[in-house]
Amino acid sequence: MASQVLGLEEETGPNPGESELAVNPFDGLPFSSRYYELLEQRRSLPIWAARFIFLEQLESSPSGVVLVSGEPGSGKSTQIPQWCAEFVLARGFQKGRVTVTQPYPLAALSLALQVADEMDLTLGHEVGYSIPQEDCTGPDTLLRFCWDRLLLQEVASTRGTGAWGVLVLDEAQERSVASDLLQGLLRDARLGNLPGDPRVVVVTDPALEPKLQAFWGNPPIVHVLGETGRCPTPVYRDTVPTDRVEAACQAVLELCRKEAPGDVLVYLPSEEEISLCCESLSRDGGSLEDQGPPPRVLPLHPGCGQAVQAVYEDVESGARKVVVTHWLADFSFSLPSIRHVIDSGLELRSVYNPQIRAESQVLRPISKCQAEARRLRATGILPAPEALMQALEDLDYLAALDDNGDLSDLGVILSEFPLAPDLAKALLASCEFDCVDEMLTLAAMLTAAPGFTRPPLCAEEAALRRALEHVDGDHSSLIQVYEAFIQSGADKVWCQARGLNWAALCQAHKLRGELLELMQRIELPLSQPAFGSEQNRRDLQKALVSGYFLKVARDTDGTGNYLLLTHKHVAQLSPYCCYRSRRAPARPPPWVLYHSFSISKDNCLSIVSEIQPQMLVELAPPYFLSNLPPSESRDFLNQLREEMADSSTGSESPSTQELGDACVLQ
Ligand SMILES: Nc1ncnc2c1ncn2[C@@H]1O[C@H](COP(=O)(O)OP(=O)(O)OP(=O)(O)O)[C@@H](O)[C@H]1O
Repeated sequence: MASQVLGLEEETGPNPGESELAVNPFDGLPFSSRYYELLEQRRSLPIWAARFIFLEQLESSPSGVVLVSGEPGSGKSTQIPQWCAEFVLARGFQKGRVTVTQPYPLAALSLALQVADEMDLTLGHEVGYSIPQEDCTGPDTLLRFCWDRLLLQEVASTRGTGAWGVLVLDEAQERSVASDLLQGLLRDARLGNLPGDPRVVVVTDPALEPKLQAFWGNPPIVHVLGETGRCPTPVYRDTVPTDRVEAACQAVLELCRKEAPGDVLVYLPSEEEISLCCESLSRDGGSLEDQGPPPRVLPLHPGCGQAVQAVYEDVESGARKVVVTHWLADFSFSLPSIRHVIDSGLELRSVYNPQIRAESQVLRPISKCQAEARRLRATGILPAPEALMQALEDLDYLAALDDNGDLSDLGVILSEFPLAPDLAKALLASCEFDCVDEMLTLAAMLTAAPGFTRPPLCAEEAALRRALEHVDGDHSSLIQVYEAFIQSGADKVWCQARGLNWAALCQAHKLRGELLELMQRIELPLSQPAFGSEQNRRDLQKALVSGYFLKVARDTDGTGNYLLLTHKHVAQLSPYCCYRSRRAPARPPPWVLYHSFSISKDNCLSIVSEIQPQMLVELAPPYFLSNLPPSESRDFLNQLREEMADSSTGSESPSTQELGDACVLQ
């Protein structure tokens, strides 16, 4: 028996009646009554029957790899990590601890909370999590839930396979790039050749089992049987109001009025619509008094932080739960109480468009298959080879690659940052242009709280929002919002009055701290705050252009139609852009740099700031400008480059000095 092989008890803790003094082997403290309560629930999960066979396979797998395949909700994500913890405990922690990857940070956080509770251990001590805004682990952490991209980054950074005895790659069917890469690296490294006899557990939905089985060369497989009859019932409609949020709200209220029992899951494409839907349902829920307590409306998206656990909690009043979510719930959240699914049939996804060289928010209909997968939560996409080539080209423009196509020294430093390469480059450039303090804030805001979360609801809110706008553009506005937030003492009410997402701003604060720590660790030079000064304004623009020269657009005729420089694509400024909400000047800025481009929302450029073309010529690599597709703007820039080179020949003008500065990072 596996338990004998491992020297483990039949179960980590016996039933309460069997031994009142049973202690938790992980912290040496007696088990609480909650532990036993949860143990009862765990024992009823379909996966429980596979516990012994799993431990046996983990012990004896010749390749060190075990594949676990089972239906959503069968208990894989919550139970397998605990059994792996028992495995490393039985080995006396001599051969490393347990790391579990998740494709979404919020899922890693949520699982850590749940598993710590189930194991009767303290979060942040024995059980922890690592996600971009937070590292909640300590020296005693034996079981760590980690966003897969962070683990990949650790692996790349240490140039090893990492410090773990058992690695669980959960939700492999999601085919996240990081998870696929980790599997590729581990297979090539051959576990048997690695010190410490490490184990890898790959957990997947049955749909991907055959592929993974072939990929790993027929490892032992643990099959978990699913429960039948637990699938929610989707409600499809042909004719709905054009306003999706209104349509979803109406459908929820109708269900409540009909008193159809069970919780409701609503899918809307964007976080903005999720927030609006939740607000509207909370407002209108009062009209359902005759039908018992008003429903408990819960948003579920990456901005929710630890509040996400509310989707699993029972509502004391017995009220119905209405969980409003998007793609996040397709894969990572098993909500067994759901009986009704209201699906808008659309999703808003960040998609890298290699033609436009931009990460775009694309609103697209989901397929019938995908709608089915929303119930069974099993899909995956792979990046197209074309997109990979473009990504390499962009890394090359950012000077992150050397002549052999490997990471350059600069590329190695960029890869240390949990940021997109353009943003990491801008942050690194800020060391050179003495504006690290401001750029740190901006990097954190662009990552955790990009832009305002929703349009202002009333004139008062709009006026308070406008007061936070900065004359230099959206980037400086973000810095201003952050500084005002900190001055308010991170006040929730202050945020609510302005329609700002308090949780996202708190995350930005944490992330800023993490980035600062990282910069100090790798001994990058820091600079004093100088936001608002003329010099700082120019420095900040230079740092931004150094990273974002690939995302520049030009309005050639003052109509507000911007031509992307890297592609003949026309886009407009987003309605929330500060240049659009201003009464004057009427003419939009001719040259702008943008953070993101969304095809879905009327071709909108979001987070936009004006730049001067001279700066672009100074800071973008010359071969990037030469490689631009033919356009009036390309000719203009190349002519400007020649003029600037001529005028600086032989003279020590400020622009020669600046040109010299720019070359350091190129
Ligand atoms: N973070 C959490 N907090 C509270 N309960 C949870 C949490 N995650 C899962 N559960 C509950 O634990 C049970 C088992 O879910 P689990 O996620 O382990 O299944 P799974 O087989 O991994 O499903 P999936 O493939 O969807 O992740 C379910 O009843 C689920 O509702």
